[in-house]
Amino acid sequence: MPDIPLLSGQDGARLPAIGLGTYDLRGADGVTAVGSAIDAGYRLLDTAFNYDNEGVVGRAIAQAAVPREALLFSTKLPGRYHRHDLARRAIEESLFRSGLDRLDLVLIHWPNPRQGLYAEAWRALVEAREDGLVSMIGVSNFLPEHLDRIIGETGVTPVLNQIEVHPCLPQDDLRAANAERGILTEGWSPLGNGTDLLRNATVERLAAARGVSAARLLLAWSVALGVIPLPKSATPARQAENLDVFGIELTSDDLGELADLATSGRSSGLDPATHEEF
Ligand SMILES: NC(=O)C1=CN([C@@H]2O[C@H](COP(=O)(O)OP(=O)(O)OC[C@H]3O[C@@H](n4cnc5c(N)ncnc54)[C@H](OP(=O)(O)O)[C@@H]3O)[C@@H](O)[C@H]2O)C=CC1
Repeated sequence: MPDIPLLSGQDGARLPAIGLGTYDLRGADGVTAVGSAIDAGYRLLDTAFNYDNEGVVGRAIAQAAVPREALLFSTKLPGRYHRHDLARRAIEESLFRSGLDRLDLVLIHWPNPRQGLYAEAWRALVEAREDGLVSMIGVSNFLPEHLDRIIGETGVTPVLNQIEVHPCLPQDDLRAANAERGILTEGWSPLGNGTDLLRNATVERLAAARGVSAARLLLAWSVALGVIPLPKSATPARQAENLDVFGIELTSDDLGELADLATSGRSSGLDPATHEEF
């Protein structure tokens, strides 16, 4: 089993340098898939209220041979629960659905800037942490102005900001903005959602030159940038492959070639400045 490095964040937080994406892992097959990922060595499990699979991840944790305290259950608060009282209710609902007595990490899923309630939601997360329902709190898809507003209003800095990151969208400015504020960056869709990026000619050539798969090359790139990637796979062999990335050294020439892919943009098409998710 690979030794996964830990990254240090706010308030002494220690987070694994890679986690499992669980979008679309549902039902009994989902429990089996999350279970095989835990067996392979994943310790950080990324779910969301809106993925409708907090129970799947919770059940896999309950069935795991690994002690509960070694695993990090990370979920996200949806936009329709941003109002202060509703945010607390969503956290209680996530606890109920997961079957856990504590959520290790809760993120605000999207800032929804036109809705404009994300600072209320943040206050509710701060209080939930004070009350012991949640151990760590963070955000997702936040831009610098959203970060500054919640930090300014509460004095509490998110442990991490989970954003779309892959070579087509390296997010240099946003990653730097996170780092300046002492916030770790988690990367969603690190494989570009499993579509074109895995077949990109540059990615394939650099991967072949090292004798690794395109997926491992992409994840090694995330790790080299200090981003915590969250690859999703339902397949045990791929889950194991995706963890085996910590010995892959990329040269500055490799990083330069991958930087040239940055023009292609978002695989999701979702821009946090305009996207609203409920
Ligand atoms: N905060 C947010 O707003 C968002 C967060 N996320 C999070 O990020 C996670 C990852 O992003 P996601 O969009 O799922 O996409 P990924 O970039 O992780 O790609 C997943 C796809 O790649 C395939 N795949 C995985 N490993 C390999 C491999 N080694 N070789 C070939 N194909 C592979 C998977 O197929 P298979 O399963 O069949 O192996 C799946 O189709 C999500 O699951 C979710 O947890 C995602 C979107 C938004």
